Amino acid sequence: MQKSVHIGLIREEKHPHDNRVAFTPKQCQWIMHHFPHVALYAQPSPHRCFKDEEYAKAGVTISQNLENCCILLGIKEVPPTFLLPNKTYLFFSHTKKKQPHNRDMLKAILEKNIRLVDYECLVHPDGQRILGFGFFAGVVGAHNGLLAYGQKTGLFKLKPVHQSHDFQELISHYFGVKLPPLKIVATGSGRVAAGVLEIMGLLGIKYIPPEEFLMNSYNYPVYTQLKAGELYLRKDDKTYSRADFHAHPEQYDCKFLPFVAASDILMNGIYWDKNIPPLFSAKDLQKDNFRIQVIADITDDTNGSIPCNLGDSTIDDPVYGVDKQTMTRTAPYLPDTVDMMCVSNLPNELPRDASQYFGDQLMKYVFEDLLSGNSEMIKKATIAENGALTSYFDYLQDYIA
Ligand SMILES: NC(=O)c1ccc[n+]([C@@H]2O[C@H](COP(=O)([O-])OP(=O)(O)OC[C@H]3O[C@@H](n4cnc5c(N)ncnc54)[C@H](O)[C@@H]3O)[C@@H](O)[C@H]2O)c1
Repeated sequence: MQKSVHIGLIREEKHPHDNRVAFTPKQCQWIMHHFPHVALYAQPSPHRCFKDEEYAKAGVTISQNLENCCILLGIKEVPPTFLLPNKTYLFFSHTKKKQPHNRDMLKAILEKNIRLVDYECLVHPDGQRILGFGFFAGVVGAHNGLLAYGQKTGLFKLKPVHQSHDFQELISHYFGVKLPPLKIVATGSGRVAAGVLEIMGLLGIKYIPPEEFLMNSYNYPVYTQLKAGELYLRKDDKTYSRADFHAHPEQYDCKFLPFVAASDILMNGIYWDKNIPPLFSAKDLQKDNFRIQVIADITDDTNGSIPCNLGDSTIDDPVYGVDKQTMTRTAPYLPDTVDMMCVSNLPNELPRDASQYFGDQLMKYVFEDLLSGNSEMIKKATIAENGALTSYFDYLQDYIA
């Protein structure tokens, strides 16, 4: 007889409340069917994108008290007062870069003898992250970029994504949408870029290779995609190697500039850190040939790869203008603005689908390792255990001291 395992889906307590969840009701049902020794519980929540009744209908026990669960699954950081001692927790802790606002939480985790496994640290053997919400960030970001361009030009209208119940309903609104000739440049090749390309496909926007995109005009909507290898070249020998770029990004030049004069919309999904050159400069923005009217900065680093990202916008008010001459924030859609979509929580606009996608990856690549109790992958993502930091996260000692 296998020992029974009780797993709880916690209510998100961080403000503003996140509406996503680690497993959907259907996924919970599937798990309990295929792993009869596993029982799933959910704390009731008014904020979650799936109703308590949907979980109850799927056979999940709704319970305020999760004391009987050994594993607790959340999404965002858990405020210290809500942490239950002696449990295994999985969520995005945002502690591995010593984020100051989560220090007290990590201290509480150690004091309460909690095992913390951080989703962000779960990686495949080649180092690629297993879990993330990037795909639906790309989907929503691309839609929002087009919506903003339609508003700016008055040429077409799209509904905000969060007015659709789910992705399926969003797609149904695309029937009959006719886009004018426009040129979109998308950057990146990760999950975000995959989501952007999904929207390009659904709206029938045609892919054009970068060199042709730069030279030609088209009387139908087109896009091109620039991966890191097409964007960055080594200053000395004009080559690109992924490993070398990741190790020495400051040795590379960015080749994006010609695209500012050939594109109407930029959808930015490229990874960025402070040593990687930006796509263009504030000076380039002032030039007459700067054609881009809307930037969906899905990567969304303030003053990061996009110098006119002047801070986050919100799901309710997703677009602001930036005056191209003064680089100041204005109302959107003015004649001399570039209009910026810089929402940092895009997947929350499609939480049911984003949760399902996340739960699928969690189920496929993590769940059995979690149950096994002896997995290298889980060990490497375990930040705290037995009241101490694990050897992989020893470097956080001064952060919690
Ligand atoms: N706005 C939002 O709501 C939202 C949501 C999710 C992700 N994001 C952001 O979008 C960006 C892309 O996310 P993603 O999910 O596509 O990521 P991903 O992990 O799927 O892909 C990232 C890409 O960046 C490359 N990369 C990874 N580490 C690198 C390094 N050190 N130097 C250079 N390149 C590196 C990888 O090779 C990969 O091609 C990230 O900055 C992420 O934080 C934003």
